[in-house]
Amino acid sequence: MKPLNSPNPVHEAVRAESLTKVYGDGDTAVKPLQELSVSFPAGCFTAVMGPSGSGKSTLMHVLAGLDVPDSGTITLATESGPVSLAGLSEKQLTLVRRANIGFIFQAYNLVPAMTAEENILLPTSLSGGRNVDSEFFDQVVDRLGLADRLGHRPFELSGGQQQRVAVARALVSRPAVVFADEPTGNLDQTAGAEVLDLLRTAVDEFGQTVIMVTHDATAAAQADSTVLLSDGRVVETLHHPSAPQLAAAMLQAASSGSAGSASGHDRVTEAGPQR
Ligand SMILES: Nc1ncnc2c1ncn2[C@@H]1O[C@H](COP(=O)(O)OP(=O)(O)OP(=O)(O)O)[C@@H](O)[C@H]1O
Repeated sequence: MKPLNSPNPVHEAVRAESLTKVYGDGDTAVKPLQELSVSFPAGCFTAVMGPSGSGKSTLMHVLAGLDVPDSGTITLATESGPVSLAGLSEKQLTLVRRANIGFIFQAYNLVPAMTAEENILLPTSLSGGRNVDSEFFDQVVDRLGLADRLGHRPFELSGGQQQRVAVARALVSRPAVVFADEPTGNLDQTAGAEVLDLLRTAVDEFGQTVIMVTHDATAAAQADSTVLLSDGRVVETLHHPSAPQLAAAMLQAASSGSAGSASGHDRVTEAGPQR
């Protein structure tokens, strides 16, 4: 894992430049990422929104080193300096991910044979058991209402409880960057609010960077900024938008499609501090 020679601006946690991803070829080719460039500031909560199929999940997987772009670069700020994911071997990438990244998957991705507690502690046990802060573990588990479910295996948990186990798993080792793909999608309003609250706390109290895909404008309004995707590109970045402003921006992105991103430059909207 070799730090880049070019200095990365201090306050950037993740930077992507000209990312392209293509599935298939010819007439059936799908391009979920089209020369997409984006930067996520460190210690901030950023939401990613966009119409279905606009490339949100693909972007998250590629940024987290779980999938590889066809072209473009991703730079991750680590304790030892900025690291370009493209320059890493599979083994180095795994180590960088374990040390720096937490991921909350849309489909939970829990290990069926393991209890909730074992699932939550899996990333830390894979790294040799380091960074297990039992007080923080208890705090996260309590906040997510999982204290009496720790001995259960995933099939004994509801979908919402499984999602909360996945959230706890991503947070307990306190990675610098947490990617969350629709973390509240399967939760009721109360459980969803707890998860958002915990992600907000991760940013405000623990200085982590959270990048969250959501379809829910109210959830996105909890974030500091929202990056809006359309057709595999960033079309707008809204700072401190309200839920109605986000809902309106989403409608516009859905109706304008690729026309909104034709210039290749995204708009930046400062919508004021209301949430
Ligand atoms: N492994 C794959 N093979 C082929 N096509 C894929 C694959 N993964 C994603 N796609 C396609 O890439 C496009 C973007 O998918 P992606 O899941 O990134 O979108 P999304 O914005 O997250 O959508 P949603 O909001 O519906 O979850 C879609 O057209 C999808 O069908």
